[in-house]
Amino acid sequence: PDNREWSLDDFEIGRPLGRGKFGRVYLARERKSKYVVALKIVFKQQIEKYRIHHQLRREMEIQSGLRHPNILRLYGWFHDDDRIFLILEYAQGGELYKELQKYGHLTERQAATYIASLAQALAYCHEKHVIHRDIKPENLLLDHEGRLKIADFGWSVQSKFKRHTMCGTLDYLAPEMVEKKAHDHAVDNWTLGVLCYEFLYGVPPFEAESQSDTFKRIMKVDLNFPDQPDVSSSTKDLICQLLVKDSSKRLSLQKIMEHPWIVTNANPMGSCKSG
Ligand SMILES: Cc1cc(Nc2nc(/C=C/c3ccccc3)nc3cc(N4CCN(C)CC4)ccc23)n[nH]1
Repeated sequence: PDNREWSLDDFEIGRPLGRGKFGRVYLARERKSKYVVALKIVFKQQIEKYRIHHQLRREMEIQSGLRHPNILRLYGWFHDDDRIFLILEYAQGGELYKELQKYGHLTERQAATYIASLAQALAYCHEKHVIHRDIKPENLLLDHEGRLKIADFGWSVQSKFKRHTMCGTLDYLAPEMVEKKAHDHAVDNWTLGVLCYEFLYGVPPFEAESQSDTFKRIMKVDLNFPDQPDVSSSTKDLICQLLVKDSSKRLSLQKIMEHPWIVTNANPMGSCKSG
C-alpha cells in the first residue's frame, strides 16, 4: 500500500491476535484492496504513562525503513484522538515460540533454517546500522510458508554510537549488556547462540531460578549441554563459537552462514514446514 493518510475507516477489524505490554494486535483487512494486515493499536495515554513515545517513534522509523524477507514489514501508521495504529505485515503462521512450546524443541533442520534466516536478517540490519537487541522467540513470527519474520522493533536502536541502555529480557542479554558496558551489534551474535540453544533444547542456556543467578551464569558463560535431546557436535561447535564473552571473538554473521552445520541443515528457501 502507498503511504497516503490512512484512517480506521479504511479497515475492517478482525480477531485479536495478541496483547503486548503497550498495545493489542488485531487481524484487519483494508476495505478497497482486501489486503490482510495486522493492526497494532497503542493507546496514547499508555505512551504518556510509560514514556515510550521515543521508543515507539524509533520502532516506526526503523521498521518502516527495513525491507527484508525475514523482517516483518511496517506499511504505515495513523492516529485518532487517543490511539496510534501501526499497519503491520500479517504473518499467517503465528508465533515461533508457540511452535517451540508445542514440540518442546525443534529439529536441527528447523533450528538451522531459522538461525540462517536470522543471520541474514541481522546482517541486513547491521548494514543499515540497526541493532535489534531484543531477538527472542516471542518476537519471532512465521509466515504461511513457515518462514521466519522478526517483529517488534521496539528495542532496536540506530547503532551509530555505542549503546549503554539496559533493555530486553534477561536470558538473552550478552555479558557486555549485563555489565552495562558499551555494546555494539555483536550483542545480536551472542543472542543467536542463545536462540540456537533454546531452539534445540527448549530452554535458554543460562536459565536459573533468580535474575541474579542468570546474570552470574551469563557472566561466567556457564554453558552446558544436556544429554537429551541428542544434539550433534557440529551444532554445539556453532553455539560455543557464539556464546563467547569477548564480543570481538564471536563468530561473525557471515561465518555463521558458512558454518558446516548451517550449510548442511538449513533450508536455503528459509521455510521449513514443521516436523
Ligand atoms: C504483528 C503480526 C502478528 C501476526 N500474526 C499472528 N500474531 C499472533 C500473535 C501476536 C501478538 C501480538 C502482540 C503480543 C503478543 C502476540 N498470533 C498469531 C496466531 C496465528 N494462528 C494461526 C496459526 N495457528 C497455528 C496458530 C494461531 C496466526 C497469526 C498470528 N502477523 N503480524
